[in-house]
Amino acid sequence: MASDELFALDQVTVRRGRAVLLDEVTCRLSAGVCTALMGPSGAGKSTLLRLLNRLEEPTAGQVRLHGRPLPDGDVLALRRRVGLVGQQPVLLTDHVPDELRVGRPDLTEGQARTLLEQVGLPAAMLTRQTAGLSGGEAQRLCLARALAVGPEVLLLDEPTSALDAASAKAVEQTVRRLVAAGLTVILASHNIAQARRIADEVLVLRAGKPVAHGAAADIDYLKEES
Ligand SMILES: Nc1ncnc2c1ncn2[C@@H]1O[C@H](COP(=O)(O)OP(=O)(O)OP(=O)(O)O)[C@@H](O)[C@H]1O
Repeated sequence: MASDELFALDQVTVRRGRAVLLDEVTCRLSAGVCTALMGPSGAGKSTLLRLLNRLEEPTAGQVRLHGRPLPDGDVLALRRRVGLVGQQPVLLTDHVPDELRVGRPDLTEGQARTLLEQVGLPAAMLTRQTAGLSGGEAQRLCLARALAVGPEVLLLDEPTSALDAASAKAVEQTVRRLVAAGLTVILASHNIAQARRIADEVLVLRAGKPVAHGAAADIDYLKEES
């Protein structure tokens, strides 16, 4: 695959107490594509994702971004470059425009409209309170809030597992649009059908170790029944 290297993990181990969450993982993750981290429950998908913006720290080994070790100092600056959207939409304010301005207080109305459009929400949402949003709308608003700060990478941890099928599809379409526009997306998911629909590359983990990695079309794990 001709993609550029974005993240490099070298011999990364994460231990918590006696548990080994990731076991000497060495891999490269590409820029400009959607990579799905797959594998059974407990395989280490969320742990790997959270290493990439220093929500987790390796016990041993190194994570590099564009060839450089993740910065020690300014974690917030890193998290603006590498944003994370979790499984459950967590909204922090009462009104949609305020939500979009959480990390970007100077956001103009025009920029707010563009962000909503990017995630497939109508501009009329700008008059709405966050309390009345559906799960799918709330999750897409979380995506828009993460995009407002101009990240280079979005990390998505099971972003549709709390959603009904229609909302999940809307979020998937949003992800594909964002990747087509040049964003890198790294997605932790146990949903094989979803990975078939949206992933360009797949890294399969089992018990904290990579067992397959490559273009989605070449990964046998995606050919299993779902
Ligand atoms: N602080 C901790 N102490 C001990 N074990 C932990 C800790 N945090 C996570 N684990 C364990 O590490 C393993 C990997 O967890 P992780 O959340 O990365 O897996 P996952 O592949 O994302 O799973 P799921 O699909 O269920 O979300 C799990 O067995 C989990 O119970």
